[in-house]
Amino acid sequence: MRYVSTRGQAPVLTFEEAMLTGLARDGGLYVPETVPHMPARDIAALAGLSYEEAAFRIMRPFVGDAFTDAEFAAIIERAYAGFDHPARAPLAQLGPNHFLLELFHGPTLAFKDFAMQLIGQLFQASLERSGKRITIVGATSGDTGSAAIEAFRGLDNVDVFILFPEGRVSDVQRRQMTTPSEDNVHALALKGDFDDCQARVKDMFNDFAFRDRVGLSAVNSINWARVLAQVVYYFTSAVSLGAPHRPVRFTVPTGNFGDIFAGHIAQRMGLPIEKLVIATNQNDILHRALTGGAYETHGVTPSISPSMDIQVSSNFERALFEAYGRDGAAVAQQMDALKSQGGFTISQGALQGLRETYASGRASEDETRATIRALHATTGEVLCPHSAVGVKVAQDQPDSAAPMITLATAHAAKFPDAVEEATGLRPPLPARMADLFARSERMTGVENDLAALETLIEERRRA
Ligand SMILES: Cc1ncc(COP(=O)(O)O)c(C=O)c1O
Ligand SMILES: N[C@@H](CCOP(=O)(O)O)C(=O)O
Repeated sequence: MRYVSTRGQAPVLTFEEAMLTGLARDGGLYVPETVPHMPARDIAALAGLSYEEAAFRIMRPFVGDAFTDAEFAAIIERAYAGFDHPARAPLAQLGPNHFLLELFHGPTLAFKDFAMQLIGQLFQASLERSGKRITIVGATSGDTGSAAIEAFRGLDNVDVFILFPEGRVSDVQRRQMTTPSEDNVHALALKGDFDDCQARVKDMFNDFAFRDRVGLSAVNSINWARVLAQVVYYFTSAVSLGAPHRPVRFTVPTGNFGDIFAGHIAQRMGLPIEKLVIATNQNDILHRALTGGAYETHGVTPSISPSMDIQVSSNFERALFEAYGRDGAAVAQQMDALKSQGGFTISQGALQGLRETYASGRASEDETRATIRALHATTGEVLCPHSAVGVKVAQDQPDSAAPMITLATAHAAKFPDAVEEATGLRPPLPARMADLFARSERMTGVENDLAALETLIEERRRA
């Protein structure tokens, strides 16, 4: 299995190389050269397997010979051992044809744990073999950062630096990042928004001298392995509702587009997905792009679903690469326009292709609160604001016989203020993190300045 860049100019890599490399050296994102097909009988055979067994069968073809079967199976077992729910990703029923895929039973209470716990294990296995050291620099709007810190804290051969937008993550999210005491972990509060954090991380990858000096690696969905891990729960949930004999639909609360792109990969592998619905909050660039054809950044507006406060949606580049028939030069041109002019127009052909796969919708702040309130009153389910954006957009979709599965991407307890405002109920943290607000915090305030950030990272990382 080989991996190519969405901009067509970077070296072709193996799975392990792509995982450790992060951003391609032409600024693009790695994707598999071909997507392996899973025949209907193999999809049907996933029914009744444990999450770990299904994960092995679904991901194995992407990994090539990087790990033996036994190594890869053991990595998967370790990755999901710390989840609170035996099913890992259970389904709850919200209505006659509407289901909620609960992705918040991992160690940091968000869907990011599914991928981060896996890549934590993959990185460790690979680094133990090579004896290399790496420096991870990640950008977060709240959940990726805590999941990454949880997966990599205390490792001797890894230093982790997480940039988060100062004052724009919830108190729980911030404390999950600032309370770990291990000296390989650094939480950096940046004066700016998530787009600034992500742009600085990509700038660091494009500074080859810095990148090579510190052994830079990515844990954002820049990293293909992050996307791959998220393909699994599309299969497990769809199969439990009758796939491959019955098609399904998914609505995905979307920001950086990694999660929903994983759904597209599942579809390309052969899972019968009728539609993938992009659900956005008021930062609705993806909804505007899909409905109007213009991808234009308007600046990030803080919302009650802060993890989706994103305008430069990194993985949309992977979707464009597919929509443009894998034309790396066309993608590079659009990404240059995004950087220099703040936007671009999607060609009619590409837009049509995107609309065949994706639909979209937007939920306002009031609609999000009303959805949390209504769902709690009618079903007892307490949604986080991101999941509520998904449920609202799913409810707005045209009728179909195919069941709708909405992804619940975080636990309500990560956003207690928004949930309390909507329901009057303050969701408690699980017992294992009940003392989160008693722990002392450690973070560094930083300017949105590439040179200053690189200096800080070089000074703090353990050589
Ligand atoms: C809770 C939550 N929901 C939804 C999203 C959006 O996911 P993606 O960036 O993969 O589109 C994020 C962040 O990425 C998140 O943290
Ligand atoms: N919402 C994310 C943003 C980063 O997304 P990623 O999938 O690229 O890591 C977060 O919580 O940080």
